[in-house]
Amino acid sequence: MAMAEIGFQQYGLWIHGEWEHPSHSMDVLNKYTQEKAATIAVAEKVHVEKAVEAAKAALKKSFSPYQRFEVLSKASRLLLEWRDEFSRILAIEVGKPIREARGEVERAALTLEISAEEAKRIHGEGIPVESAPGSENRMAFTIRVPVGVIAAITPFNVPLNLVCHKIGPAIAAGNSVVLKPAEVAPVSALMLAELLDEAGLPKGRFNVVTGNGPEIGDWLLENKDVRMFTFTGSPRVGEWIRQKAGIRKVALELGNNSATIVHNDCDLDKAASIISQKSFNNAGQVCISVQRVYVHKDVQETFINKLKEKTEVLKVGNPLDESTDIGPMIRMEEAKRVESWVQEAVDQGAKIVLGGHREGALYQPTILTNVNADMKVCRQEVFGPVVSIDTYSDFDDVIARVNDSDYGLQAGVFTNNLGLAMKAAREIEVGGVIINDASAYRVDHMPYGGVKRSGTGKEGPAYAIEEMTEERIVVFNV
Ligand SMILES: NC(=O)c1ccc[n+]([C@@H]2O[C@H](COP(=O)([O-])OP(=O)(O)OC[C@H]3O[C@@H](n4cnc5c(N)ncnc54)[C@H](O)[C@@H]3O)[C@@H](O)[C@H]2O)c1
Ligand SMILES: O=C[C@H](O)CS(=O)(=O)O
Repeated sequence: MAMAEIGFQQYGLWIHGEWEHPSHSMDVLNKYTQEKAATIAVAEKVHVEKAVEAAKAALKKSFSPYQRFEVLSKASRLLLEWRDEFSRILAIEVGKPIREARGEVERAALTLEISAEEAKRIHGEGIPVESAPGSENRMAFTIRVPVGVIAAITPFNVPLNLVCHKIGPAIAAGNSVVLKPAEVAPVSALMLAELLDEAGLPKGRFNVVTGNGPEIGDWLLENKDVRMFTFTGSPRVGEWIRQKAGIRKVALELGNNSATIVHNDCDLDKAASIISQKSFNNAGQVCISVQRVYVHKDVQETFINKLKEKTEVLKVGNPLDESTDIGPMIRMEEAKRVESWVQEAVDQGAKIVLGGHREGALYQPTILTNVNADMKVCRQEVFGPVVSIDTYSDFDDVIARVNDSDYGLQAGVFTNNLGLAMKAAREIEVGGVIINDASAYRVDHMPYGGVKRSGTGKEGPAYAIEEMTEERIVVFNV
């Protein structure tokens, strides 16, 4: 396939810079029409082994930091040139509204550009070993060396940018990658393989195997030539990878039931606008999507009315329509699951302020009040367009309630009180506290990753490069 022909079609496995076509395939659906949009290959064990071998062999050929910079920069430029094609594919295979899909492509190009820049900055430090008695004639410094072959496993919801967050830093740091993208939305990653090839990436540095997640996961985990696993997805699969990987490196970017506090001194209009967007982007299928809102009692009525006003105008429908704000969920069963969780919450006393309806895989943006912490819509990760609002009067108490979660990825706090903002920054147990914005704020060069069941390790190219390199000390006895 030449880049000029990209689009939906039959895809093979991308191994050593070539398409390989195994005997089995599976369909990728258009998430709005539920019609077949593309066909992908189902890898067998032999293909996964071949991909790892290709990745390992590629490490033996020189690929300097400056060459990595050039390839990743060119890939970033090419991605922007192909923005419309990639956006359309994301809208179809994920069901993400087209305007949001364009934003993802632009962010992915930026992630590659930042990774390119970081390729030139990888460095160690001088270590004053000569200060130890008996080491007067020695000198030492550290270097950072690539880990080797990295297996990257990625989720469906942001399938292009989250892949770039793995392969950008991995390539920048001199590693090779075998990627297993989500089987429900793999096409943008397969197209990216061709784009990187066109950008000049040496063969074998990036390989893509598609098919059954658990099977491919097992084969990668069994393969001792894989030196690191970088996984983004559900805590269930993340924990399983951590158990099976043994003493190899593992980076895990997992789920969250993100909280955002709305204090009585903040700009309520701004808070409601941001929360109405950041709860429902990508139909709420975003790991830092606002799921739990804690609003101060003094302003609850005004805030809830504003949030309702700003949310009821959101248009649910065909992701390819420029005016659509919320598309379908990834699968009908997921929309049905969300429907059942909302129904269960209502049975337990929650009140629906807005939404609560499903039509096929489309779920209306839904606002709940009268919730309690143990309802599934609060305690677990909804990963759907549902936000639950609870109230508080004491700031210490609300911090304790935000922290009463198995997760800890990011949290938002709307307040203009500097003291409370600093208290929140110190005491909320998450990887990122966002003041005067929602939990869902992210730019691609910031350190990003969670605590507790939200994972371990950081992404953001500079931070991922730390994870994807080993520190080696070099000591001279002179
Ligand atoms: N923290 C983050 O940065 C971040 C970003 C996006 C999504 N997520 C999380 O991802 C989840 C939703 O994504 P999903 O439904 O695609 O997640 P998922 O865990 O079902 O799947 C993720 C990937 O793992 C693969 N997989 C499934 N079983 C496997 C196994 N046994 N071994 C190896 N790989 C296996 C899948 O095929 C897919 O490629 C949510 O929990 C969300 O919060 C986290
Ligand atoms: O789903 C979680 C993503 O990491 C959020 S973002 O798309 O990177 O902002």
